[in-house]
Amino acid sequence: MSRDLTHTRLWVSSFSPSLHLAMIRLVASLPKRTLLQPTMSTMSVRTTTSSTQNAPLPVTPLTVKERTEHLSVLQGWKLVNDGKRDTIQKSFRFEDFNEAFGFMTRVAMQAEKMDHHPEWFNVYNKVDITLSTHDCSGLSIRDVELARVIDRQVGKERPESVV
Ligand SMILES: C[C@H](O)[C@H](O)[C@H]1CNC2=NC(N)=NC(=O)C2=N1
Repeated sequence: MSRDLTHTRLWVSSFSPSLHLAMIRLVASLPKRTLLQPTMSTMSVRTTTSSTQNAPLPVTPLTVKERTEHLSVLQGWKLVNDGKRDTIQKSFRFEDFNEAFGFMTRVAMQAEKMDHHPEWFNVYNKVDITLSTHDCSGLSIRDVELARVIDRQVGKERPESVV
């Protein structure tokens, strides 16, 4: 037990029994949320948020102008309509399976936090990624944000090349 806690216990046990009881009643009367539940500022928020603000990113489709602007900044992501919806796609190659899977693991953890997930295909050292937003059957800012997150995970091992 830390010295501080020992000190607190001694201090509390020196209270009169009635004061002690009053304190217990006060604590018991506090709403449970105050005592037990994490506040929004302490819990991890299961929504996709931009790095600069905490509001969830919208799932509305990007306009043609917005899409063009974002794609001009993203490196190597190609706009592909797969016949059903617009997507952005990129292929990554790594030294070996271990590095490819390490990359996928890091991306998976970030994607889960963002509640926005990649569609991907992996064979040995190759990872093909497709991003699209189911909720709008097309591209939203969430795909752009996930593409940025994915690109940041590359290079933490040595990718042989990016196709
Ligand atoms: C219920 C849950 O929040 C939604 O289904 C999320 C999960 N992950 C998702 N991932 C992707 N890529 N698109 C979505 O629209 C999406 N929606």
